[in-house]
Amino acid sequence: MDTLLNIQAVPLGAAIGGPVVAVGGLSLFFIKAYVDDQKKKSSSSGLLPPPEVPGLPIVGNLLQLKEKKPHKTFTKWAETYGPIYSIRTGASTMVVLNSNDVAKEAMVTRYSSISTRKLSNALKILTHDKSIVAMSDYNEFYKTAKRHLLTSTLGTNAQKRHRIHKDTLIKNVCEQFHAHLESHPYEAINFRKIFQSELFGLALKQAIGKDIHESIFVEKLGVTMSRDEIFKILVLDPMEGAIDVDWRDFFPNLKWIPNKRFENKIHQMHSRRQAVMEALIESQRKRIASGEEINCYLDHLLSEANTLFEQQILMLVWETIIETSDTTLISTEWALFELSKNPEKQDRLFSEIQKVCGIDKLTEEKLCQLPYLSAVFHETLRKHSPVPIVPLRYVDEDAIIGGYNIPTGSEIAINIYGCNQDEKVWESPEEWMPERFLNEKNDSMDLHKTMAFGGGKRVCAGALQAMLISCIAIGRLVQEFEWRLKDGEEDNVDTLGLTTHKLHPMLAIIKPRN
Ligand code: HEM
Repeated sequence: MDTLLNIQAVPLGAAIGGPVVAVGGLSLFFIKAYVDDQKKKSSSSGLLPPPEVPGLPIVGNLLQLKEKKPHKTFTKWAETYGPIYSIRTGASTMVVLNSNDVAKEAMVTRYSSISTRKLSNALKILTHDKSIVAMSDYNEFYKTAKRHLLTSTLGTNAQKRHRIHKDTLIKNVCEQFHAHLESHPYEAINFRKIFQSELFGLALKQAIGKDIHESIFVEKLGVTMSRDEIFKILVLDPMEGAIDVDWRDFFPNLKWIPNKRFENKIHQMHSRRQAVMEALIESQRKRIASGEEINCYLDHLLSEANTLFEQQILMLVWETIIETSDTTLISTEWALFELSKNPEKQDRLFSEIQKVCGIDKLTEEKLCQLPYLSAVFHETLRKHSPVPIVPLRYVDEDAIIGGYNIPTGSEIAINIYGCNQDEKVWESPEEWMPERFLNEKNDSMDLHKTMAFGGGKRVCAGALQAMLISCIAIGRLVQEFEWRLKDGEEDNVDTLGLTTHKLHPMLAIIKPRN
């Protein structure tokens, strides 16, 4: 998730400028709230609060976070203030964790004190008030939904049942690459365009049983929609909406002031997503009524999840579609980018695959014999952590993290990117060096060599699926083609959005291997 993970303090500068002026008359109120808050902090447990990053009155540190990559700013601040510090985002205090030790302490040892999600206004609407696994609090809904998700879709046995979809994905991707070479042998290929569409197909098959091959009539909107339009409504728009800033997120006491532009945009996204999901589910209900059952999440939920409401089922099915379609693309694209940029590492991977597979095509069974492939995957997750910041959580009761007192009501941001860039843990962290994962202690099937999938009770539920799809795709594409970046592509390393999408899709020149 992965896909809907949000930090509220994301792209703020411009968004906050207006409100600051508007709330001038209320500044005394905020200063009083701030002073009260400081008093509360120092009174509990005798321990000190974490160091504070100095900010401005009222807005706190919001203006320092305006460059839209809070994970990078947080990592920089850690150099001065240490692995744990606090900042102020408008009216709230946010504690930022930047090292493996304090992050693990929060995710594992102190989980029970910080298990409530803090959602932005956009995410509240887009998740139908926490009606998806990744954004729910730790409650009965969460436990029921997660059990269904693992049993039917993401657990080890479920992944074996869905194996055919992964095999089809990689076969289709390779065929399209070969077709590209035949028609345009010297032209760069846009990996993302092909892979993203196939990944969406896999997501649909796992979620509702079928890919979309023809346009679909969406009754509630009264229009017929193409597969591309549906992809936009189910995946791209909510990803964009999830980072939309409502300045009232930072000043909850002012929520009575309307923000119509924001509300209309997010509500429209929500209702279009709702209409499309209803149309997709309705057509699958007809399939089920005609006697055709398919091993997929929707069929499982409709027959087994008696305690869930229809709207909850709709949201859960949508959740797997968006989560499957996003982060796995990011890790695979960055891995191929790095391999294309580093020919000697690409050669090393190719030799390993040749040694293990010979002339056979690489398959899932062979993954445990390919430590260098596993190292490529984990090093990519480390350097380009697809979910750079874990979705915010609240501290429900006073907690101690890293030896500091963290008072009730604080928000916690776990900076995964920062943990994976920590110089005390990783030598030359800015370098992409799969070799760092090659030593006897490293089990090539261990999914948690870095903090990329989070940890503890809320560790990523899709880690196995992400690893299987990404490793097979990287391995097969290097087994069948030699990769190099199109001239001028090397410096295209900027990212975009909530997750760390490459801003510019990778363009590579590929050559078939003999
Ligand atoms: C490389 C790919 C991926 C990365 C790096 C990733 C990362 C993460 C992270 C950091 C979390 C948050 C953990 C927390 O809140 O403490 C998470 C949660 C989650 N992810 Fe992933 N994810 C990936 C792929 C996937 C895929 C393919 C799916 C499946 C459909 C998925 C489903 C989920 C779910 C359901 C949760 C919530 C788990 C819970 O709260 O119990 N993820 N992921």
